[in-house]
Amino acid sequence: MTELALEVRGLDLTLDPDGRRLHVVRNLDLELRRGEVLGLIGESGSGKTMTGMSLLRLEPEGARLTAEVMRAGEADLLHATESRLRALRGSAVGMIFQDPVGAFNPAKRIAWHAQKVLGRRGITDWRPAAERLLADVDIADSARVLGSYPHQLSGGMLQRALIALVLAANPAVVVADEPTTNLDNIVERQILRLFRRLRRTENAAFLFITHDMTVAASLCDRIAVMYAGEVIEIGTTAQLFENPGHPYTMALIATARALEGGTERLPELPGEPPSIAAPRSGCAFSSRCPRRMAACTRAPIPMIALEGERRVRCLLHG
Ligand SMILES: Nc1ncnc2c1ncn2[C@@H]1O[C@H](COP(=O)(O)OP(=O)(O)OP(=O)(O)O)[C@@H](O)[C@H]1O
Repeated sequence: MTELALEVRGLDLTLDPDGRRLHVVRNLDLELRRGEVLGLIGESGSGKTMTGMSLLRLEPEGARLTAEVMRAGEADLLHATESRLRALRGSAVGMIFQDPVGAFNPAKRIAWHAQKVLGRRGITDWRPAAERLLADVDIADSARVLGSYPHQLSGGMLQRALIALVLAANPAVVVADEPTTNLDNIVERQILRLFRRLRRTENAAFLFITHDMTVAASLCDRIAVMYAGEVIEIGTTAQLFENPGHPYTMALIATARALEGGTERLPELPGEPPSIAAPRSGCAFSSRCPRRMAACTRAPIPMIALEGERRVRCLLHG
């Protein structure tokens, strides 16, 4: 069995809505080990969701996706046919969305969904297995939940049920895209606690997409920071927080600290949000960067290796 749960090298995704070429994911490399949680963080429009959708090969129609390697466990996501991809969605890569409602058939009870997922794994005596799955996500009254239609459950309960069903398929990778954004604070904390526990007990690796640095810090082993379609820094959570290497990461952390400290006026990044229109030269953050140098806009900035597995796309380091 491959050591890596996820290996992505050189992922590029371009869209062409009404003739404007948008380069939404650029030369992206990601590796995840089993049992690891990698946070993918960045502001709105930085390409986080498109990265997650690419891993499921659910890129928008008309999109152009290229990569050198895209594997989840043993599965080759890059060269799979559409029918193979349909089988791999869920079984190799699972997805937990911001809004769990869309993941369920509204006309069917939770039991129907559980039976379907477990049936695919050849489990015919599905009820005891479904009850165990729900217990694993801290649902005590499994009989009630299994007998409910999706609209009869609260957002938090439905998100738990979705997490249970996604994990039931035993995927190598779970992409969780802002899974707590629509939940109130108490339920959000409960779900984050659940993720922290599941990562120790499950075989899967998690790609946890969030725009919230504090949430990422509380859950993730490593964090990848995205800006305008590129990963601009990646490292362990401790490395990023104690010694951020990219001025954009520094700004994100300053904002997170200010929020934690109850500051009312947040430090604001000067300048316009980035453009993802292709082509561009140099660092997309340079127009807002307090440490900009002449070389920053001349040519694409390479990923620079720092200590351990830390990488930074910034000329301050090379
Ligand atoms: N179907 C589409 N057609 C055209 N552009 C799209 C489409 N889907 C996404 N985009 C663009 O791709 C870019 C990346 O979007 P993406 O949803 O991945 O960002 P994000 O980082 O997940 O943001 P958010 O935190 O707001 O979800 C955005 O500029 C978005 O407008």
